[in-house]
Amino acid sequence: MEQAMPVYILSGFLGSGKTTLLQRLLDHWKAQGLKPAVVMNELGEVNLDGLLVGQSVPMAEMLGGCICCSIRGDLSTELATLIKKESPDVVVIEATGAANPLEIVDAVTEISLYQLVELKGLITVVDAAHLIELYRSQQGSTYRLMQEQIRCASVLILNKTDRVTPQEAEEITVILRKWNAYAEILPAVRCDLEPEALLEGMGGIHAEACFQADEEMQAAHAGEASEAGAEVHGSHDHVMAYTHYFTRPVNSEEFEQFVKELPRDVYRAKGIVTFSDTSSRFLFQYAYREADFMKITPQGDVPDVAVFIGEHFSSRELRTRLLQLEKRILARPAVVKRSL
Ligand SMILES: Nc1nc2c(ncn2[C@@H]2O[C@H](COP(=O)(O)OP(=O)(O)OP(=O)(O)O)[C@@H](O)[C@H]2O)c(=O)[nH]1
Repeated sequence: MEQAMPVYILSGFLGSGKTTLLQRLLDHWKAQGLKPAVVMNELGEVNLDGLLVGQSVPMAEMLGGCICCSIRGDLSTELATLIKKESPDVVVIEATGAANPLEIVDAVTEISLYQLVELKGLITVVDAAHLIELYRSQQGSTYRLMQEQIRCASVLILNKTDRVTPQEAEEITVILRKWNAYAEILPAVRCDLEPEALLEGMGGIHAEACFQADEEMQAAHAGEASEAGAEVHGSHDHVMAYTHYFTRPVNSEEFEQFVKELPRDVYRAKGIVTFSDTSSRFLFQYAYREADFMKITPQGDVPDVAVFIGEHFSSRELRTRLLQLEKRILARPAVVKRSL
């Protein structure tokens, strides 16, 4: 009998470490001689994570919206087309960090009605430092969304444990267990764990816990909306993205300073920039107040671009500041190249 195509869903809040884990899983499968494929969903207009995955892995890109709501209908089509065209051995769906996992589980299950697809599990990556801060304040849509992603997980990766104390890591483990009684909890730094252990420890989808989480979320939203006199929307209509295309290089130190001073409401940013004072281009990442710059030589024609994701921030202000950085370069004499 023909074997069902294993499908994994990668969930977790913005910047928690999903792509970091995805790279590890892909390396693991490739080393086993398997052909993995990826469905990558991004809120922004560009797929920067795709650059990290590399061209050897077949990928369906779903950009500029979230598969759990605005472009949900497309997921079934994209997945079915990818499977038909590439005949992979395994497929991973990387959701946007703002996605409601239940909707994605629903969409994949829908496909399994007419295609031999087996949803193996939902892996949720948790940013330890971010979660503990939200838990302590106990409010906001982000907190509830994280809670939902945790409740629906078949396995939980407690990532970024390097950013919390051992006591805090223990405290978070207790919280995770309270919210999800079934999933194995795997602590990690940069999702560095044994892929075998992760994939084998997966106990399928716990639909009941997931539906309960969804109902609680809907109730919380209904409460919020009636307080505000507004309509009830999806779980993350508070999340917004701004994409900035650079027209010229910027100074590296000024850009680093700009990233450092990003408003707190911007909780995720990533992009590719060319600096006027360095010899290579850089991929920059910013997640929960931590920035990271990596030299990169993108294949093909990749523009200089940055995507900012957060809640209620002013895109106009960001745009003005970035334009100022670009303009300042024009007014400056040539500088000595910095070696980063
Ligand atoms: N300090 C620390 N940084 C980490 C860890 N894991 C990942 N990062 C960094 O966090 C940033 C975000 O990681 P990603 O893997 O891109 O996160 P993501 O969940 O795919 O992000 P989105 O796709 O935007 O939702 C990157 O700069 C990573 O290098 C960790 O364990 N500790």
